Amino acid sequence: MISTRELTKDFVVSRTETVHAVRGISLDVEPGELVAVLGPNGAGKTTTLRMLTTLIAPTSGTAKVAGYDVAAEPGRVRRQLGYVGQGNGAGHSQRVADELYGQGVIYGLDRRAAKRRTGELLESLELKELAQRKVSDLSGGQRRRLDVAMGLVHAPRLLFLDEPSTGLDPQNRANLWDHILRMREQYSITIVLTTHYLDEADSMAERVVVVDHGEVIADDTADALKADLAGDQLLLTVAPGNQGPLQRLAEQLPGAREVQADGDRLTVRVADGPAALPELITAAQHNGVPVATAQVHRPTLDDVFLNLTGRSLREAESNASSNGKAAA
Ligand SMILES: Nc1ncnc2c1ncn2[C@@H]1O[C@H](COP(=O)(O)OP(=O)(O)OP(=O)(O)O)[C@@H](O)[C@H]1O
Repeated sequence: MISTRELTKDFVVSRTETVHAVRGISLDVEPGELVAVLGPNGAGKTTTLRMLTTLIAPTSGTAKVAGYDVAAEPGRVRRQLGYVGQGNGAGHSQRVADELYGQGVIYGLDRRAAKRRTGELLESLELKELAQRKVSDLSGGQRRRLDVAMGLVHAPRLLFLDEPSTGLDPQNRANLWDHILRMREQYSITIVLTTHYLDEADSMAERVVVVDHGEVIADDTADALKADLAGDQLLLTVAPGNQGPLQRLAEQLPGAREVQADGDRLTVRVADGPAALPELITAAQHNGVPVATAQVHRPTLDDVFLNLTGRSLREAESNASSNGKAAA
């Protein structure tokens, strides 16, 4: 459904500054896949989506979407896809049903087809009750559902969603996801989305593509990415003066790696955390080492990112958001 080779985008900002937003991304997405593109602010996610949706031209490399080349046949590509950008696409003063209908007509549906499709999507995305409301009166979650409907009005085979759930509260996020997954079942669409939410990428997508500094640094199922880290982390705290003895005991655990003591904290990576933790605590008791707290930390996608880049995605995110978002 999507095939890119060495896809690259440079933005020439001034005579002395060029931003290498996307640096040679090669990616294949099969029909029916649900792929999450994950990465910190400024990683190149939106730029990649904008090239795939023909909104901007690649600097070099190639991309085929639904069988058509984005540079040579942008019109054909556009007809095959729906794109829900970060901002709200819908106009403010229009009514919900009119907005959807109008979008259908813009995409070349005849009046009857546009009306039928509008009815169908209002129903599927639970917008029927809101059909006569002005778009500006919708809540954030309702508005995002309308955005998804707008992206689907011309029955595309492929849907791109740029951070669909950013800014929604957990309940609205879950609700939007229910709808996205239902749309996918109902219309057998391929979905590529970007997200900042690690848990979302982890639980919803079958495949996670991790992007950093314009490059794909990992591409696999969330489970496989986490399994590559090979193991769980034990995190224990001890009373002052006991970290040395506990460290020695931790080092004796079968397959123990990355044993690190920091103040009263000790961390160690083991293959099977739930089995190793009682073993370590028993050894500590036998040796008179008082353990204050103990937990098993199973790998998350943040650990995967940390392992790949040496930075935590959460930290990268919070730094970026406190500095303001990168221009898109
Ligand atoms: N039109 C533009 N002109 C100049 N630089 C740009 C332009 N669009 C994007 N960039 C830069 O390209 C880089 C990649 O931006 P992009 O928006 O693709 O990142 P992103 O991963 O989608 O980030 P976010 O999560 O904030 O949306 C950033 O450094 C950004 O500032």
